[in-house]
Amino acid sequence: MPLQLLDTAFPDIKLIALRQFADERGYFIEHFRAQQYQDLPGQNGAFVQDNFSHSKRDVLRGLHFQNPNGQGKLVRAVQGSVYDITVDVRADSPTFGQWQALVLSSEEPRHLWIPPGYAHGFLVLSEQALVEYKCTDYYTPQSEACLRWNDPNLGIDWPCEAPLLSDKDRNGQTLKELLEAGRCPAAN
Ligand SMILES: Cc1cn([C@H]2C[C@H](O)[C@@H](COP(=O)(O)OP(=O)(O)O[C@H]3O[C@H](C)C(=O)[C@H](O)[C@H]3O)O2)c(=O)[nH]c1=O
Repeated sequence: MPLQLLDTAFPDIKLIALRQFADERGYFIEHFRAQQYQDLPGQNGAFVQDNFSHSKRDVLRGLHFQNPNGQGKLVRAVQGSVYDITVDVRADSPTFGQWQALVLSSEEPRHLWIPPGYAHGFLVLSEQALVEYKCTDYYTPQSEACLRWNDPNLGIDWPCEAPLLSDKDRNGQTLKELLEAGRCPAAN
């Protein structure tokens, strides 16, 4: 059965509805089938790394991207709900600096496909959240960039004024600083 790709504000970022089989025991979801996830918009290769993070309410993780070694990400909120942000950081993109917010919740099982070229992060809306995501390239710390969550030039509308951040994220760079430092990828 082919994937059901749902459009978002960016043409190459897609929501993918997952089928949930509920019964008196609970539910079953076929979470990933490699042959279906081979030709997503902007996909730069097979999924090679799975990540998993657990966070409390008001935790904000991000906004991160890698360049080089850009990672496509297939993100799901396995438990709880998150306010998920993607920002176009491709220097020559007509939507450079634009962002979108989507709520990912375990109540509505969906994957969010994010090709390389976007900074990604999320704010936890529920008491806690388990987020699982597959990546199309390996974590390469030396190529990771951190875009400041509250960059005034982006004007991201976060539903929390004082999120809980890592030191790294608290000290993220503005998109202007990242662009001037040559850290933003090209659109291809
Ligand atoms: C991302 C990553 C991290 N780590 C180590 C490095 C640190 O010692 C520790 C926590 O890393 P970090 O604070 O960067 O974790 P998050 O803030 O959840 O990072 C993620 O935040 C947003 C939501 C993303 O989309 C990125 O994929 C990812 O960067 O795990 C690893 O060993 N492998 C990895 O792939």
